[in-house]
Amino acid sequence: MTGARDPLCSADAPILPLSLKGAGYTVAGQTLLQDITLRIEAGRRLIVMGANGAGKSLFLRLCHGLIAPTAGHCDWANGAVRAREQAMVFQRPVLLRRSVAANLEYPLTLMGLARKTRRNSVAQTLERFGLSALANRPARLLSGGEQQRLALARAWAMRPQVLFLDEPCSALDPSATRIIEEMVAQFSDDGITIVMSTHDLGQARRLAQDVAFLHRGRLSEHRPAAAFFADPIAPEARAFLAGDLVW
Ligand SMILES: Nc1ncnc2c1ncn2[C@@H]1O[C@H](COP(=O)(O)OP(=O)(O)OP(=O)(O)O)[C@@H](O)[C@H]1O
Repeated sequence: MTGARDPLCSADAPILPLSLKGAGYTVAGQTLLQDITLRIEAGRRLIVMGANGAGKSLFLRLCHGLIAPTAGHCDWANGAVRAREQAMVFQRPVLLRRSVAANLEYPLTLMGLARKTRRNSVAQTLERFGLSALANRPARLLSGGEQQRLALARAWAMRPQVLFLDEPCSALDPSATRIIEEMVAQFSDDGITIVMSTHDLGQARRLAQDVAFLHRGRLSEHRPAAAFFADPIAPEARAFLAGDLVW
């Protein structure tokens, strides 16, 4: 690179930290998230842990803005955030009934990028994530691991400031899981803040810089990963790490 401005690099104001203050979510009289207070800082890899049903997916949806808090607040640093500045990838990727390349190009079109810029970005993304040979395949016919790789690559192509990942490896075998973990680490190296849920302890240990541990819709702990894994404070976190906490 010779200093030419990358048209995809965001010149927008930083959207982080994201501050949750007493955030809760109640639906049909059931309180599913309660009194969550934490700050998600820029440039970190935050792993959201907890047993099945602890509220990890709801927490990510709340942060991403798919659901609104029914109590407390969930505020980005610069107020209103544009959609492309923070992306989310789900357990089962949502792909268009189009080719791999077209899936990558579509959100760039929505961003209003010129055709040449889009095509360059698609080629760069395909190359970077080993998808070039699959460029013309129908996305929905890819294997589960390939589909998830495409979903992550598509998110990366938009250069979000924050990427939310909801159990992205839950349906994948160990080798596909390893590829996704490598991609997540690369995203971090590119400066993208990662907020990712998993109930896979090994994966959490491999990826976490910080841990948020949820239990029954409440935040039990939010600490740097090394301290959390060495000496969890909350009894439920301790039990989870020992393999004793089922829910
Ligand atoms: N729209 C809803 N209405 C009622 N209950 C809901 C709704 N969405 C989620 N829940 C419940 O809220 C709880 C937390 O769900 P969530 O999907 O966030 O858990 P999770 O920690 O991601 O679990 P898992 O690891 O199994 O994916 C669960 O008991 C779930 O059944």
